[in-house]
Amino acid sequence: MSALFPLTLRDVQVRRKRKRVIGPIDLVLDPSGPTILIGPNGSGKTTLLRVLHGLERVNTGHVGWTRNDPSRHAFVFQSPIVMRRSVAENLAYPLRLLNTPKQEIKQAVDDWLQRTGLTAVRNSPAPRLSGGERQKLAIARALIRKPDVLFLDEPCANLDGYATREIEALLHEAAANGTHLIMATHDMGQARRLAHGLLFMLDGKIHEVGSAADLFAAPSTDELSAFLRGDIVI
Ligand SMILES: Nc1ncnc2c1ncn2[C@@H]1O[C@H](COP(=O)(O)OP(=O)(O)OP(=O)(O)O)[C@@H](O)[C@H]1O
Repeated sequence: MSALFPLTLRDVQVRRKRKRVIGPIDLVLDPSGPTILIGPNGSGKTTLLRVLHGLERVNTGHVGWTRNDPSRHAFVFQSPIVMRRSVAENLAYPLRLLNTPKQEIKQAVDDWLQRTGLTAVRNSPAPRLSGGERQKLAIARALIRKPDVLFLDEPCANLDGYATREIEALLHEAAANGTHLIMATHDMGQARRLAHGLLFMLDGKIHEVGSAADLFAAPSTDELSAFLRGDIVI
């Protein structure tokens, strides 16, 4: 168990232009596997991820990591952000920032190019990659510095089944290597494949939280049952 957890949220609220976006949220998160956020559009998943990563300011309440070290977090967005440099340069960049020795950078870059199947395009400008390749690059660039926590916001939205499967393989491997994944998805198949813990958000609040095995087998609220059936829940 990483020393960053448990993560405790007390009475967390975010308001924008007087509108309550999320909250109040009280939560203690001490994951032993990937935590997946599910919920309808606008229920607050992205905002909660941004709050946990420190990208979003809270209006009230407190977010308490057991050890607060944002440099050990990474975030992957729905639309992958890549630099206008080669694929290999994108991978090397975060390690250069950490003053990693050149030889180690080269080894890590070669390793991640191979793991992501991007070796053949190592010298191509990253913006020219396909959507799936770009997302794999964004995930590899986040994982290359071995973060303790990786937040992902719908990383496979707009990707086909093949690209999704490749990305899930990278995520399974990262989780097995000790990175805590906290990820929002609309894809219930993906949630079932990846989740160890499940957070169901509704109207800015955490409506249900528990082990994925328990909640998928026996949701305790009508709203989660309906959501898992594919009914419209607002
Ligand atoms: N900066 C902002 N200003 C005003 N309202 C905002 C802002 N950011 C988010 N919201 C609103 O907060 C609510 C929660 O949005 P959020 O993007 O967190 O939900 P979500 O569950 O991630 O949605 P989706 O599944 O569609 O991505 C929405 O009603 C959204 O319109």
